[in-house]
Amino acid sequence: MIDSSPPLLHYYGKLKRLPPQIPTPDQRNDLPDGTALVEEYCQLPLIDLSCLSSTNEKVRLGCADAICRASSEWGFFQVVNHGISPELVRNMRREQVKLFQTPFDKKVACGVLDNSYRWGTPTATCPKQLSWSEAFHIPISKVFEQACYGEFSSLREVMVEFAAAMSKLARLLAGVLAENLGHPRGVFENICQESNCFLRLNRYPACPISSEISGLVPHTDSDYLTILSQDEVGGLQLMKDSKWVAVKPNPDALIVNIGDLSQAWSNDIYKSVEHKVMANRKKERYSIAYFLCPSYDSLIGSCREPSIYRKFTFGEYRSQVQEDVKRTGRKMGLPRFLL
Ligand SMILES: C=C1C[C@]23C[C@@]1(O)CC[C@H]2[C@@]12CC[C@H](O)[C@@](C)(C(=O)O1)[C@H]2[C@@H]3C(=O)O
Ligand SMILES: O=C(O)CCC(=O)C(=O)O
Ligand SMILES: [Fe+2]
Repeated sequence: MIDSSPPLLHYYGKLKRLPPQIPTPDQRNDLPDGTALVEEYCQLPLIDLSCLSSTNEKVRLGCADAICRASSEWGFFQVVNHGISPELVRNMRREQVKLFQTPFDKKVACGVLDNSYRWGTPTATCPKQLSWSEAFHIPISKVFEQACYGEFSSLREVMVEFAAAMSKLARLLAGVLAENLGHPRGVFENICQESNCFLRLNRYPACPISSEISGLVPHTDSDYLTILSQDEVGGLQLMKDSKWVAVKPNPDALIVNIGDLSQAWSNDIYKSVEHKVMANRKKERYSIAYFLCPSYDSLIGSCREPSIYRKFTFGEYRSQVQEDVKRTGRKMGLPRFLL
């Protein structure tokens, strides 16, 4: 069996054994299926999006209100009846699995999908910065280009359809959030052109070493809004009232989370909340995230005065994040831009 998994203990450019403080197998307290035993599953707000198109105005307004309240109180919510067919999700997952099963050396070298392959955390300066995962972080502007797919010709059709469906949903939700703040629903149509957005395919290999290792280290998303499709394995946790709470997978739901740019633009009315993925000892996990992003020269202002943050462009924000990650090993994000 050719190993398609990356050697995820990339540490200062060479393989290193994790230091002893990572719990040994008998210190683990995870469930038989390898899922880490979590303190609690959170009851993430679950919103039926079909209500947004109800003929009953009270139902429509109630749904919009639930979206905005969850975006303020949780920074996260789940949506059902979102319009993305289970068949499309299944087809996208099938293609995603095929893609990641490519031998590791080939994923690194072949440059498929705009050379967007990433694995582990090359900038890690300590074990807690290790992300036991691999990803393709694909610009939507490249999703339509046949040349980006190489031998993965069947992936293109599904990816184009999936990205379009996620884009439509992201814009619908962003419009509701904008309208709630007194802006026209279409404001994000102009700010977040399709070509500026990203699709991130994630794979989290089973991690037999420990269930204490992060599949993806704690972070907030550097965008306006993220829509996440996850499989049934679980492992996503979000910060709520200063505690990590686990998100129970729901096959009918997509997860929506507010990004840093929405928090800045809404002057902290909407919250970009820290989240992470815990690795599973026995099972691999797949997820796909759609990031609603503006162009790099787009100025992120505040919809309310006095503004909490200084004005910055998305390009400035991304550069600051990458500089912080390179220098300190972790993303700082919005606190860097406080007035
Ligand atoms: C939205 C994103 C921010 C992030 C890249 C990503 O597309 C998804 C994961 C995020 C993360 C988490 C760990 C690190 O802090 C980080 C630098 C990374 O490599 O992946 C951030 C990325 C970022 O903020 O640029
Ligand atoms: O895989 C997940 O559940 C979360 C992924 C994530 O946070 C991201 O890609 O930004
Ligand atoms: Fe994220």
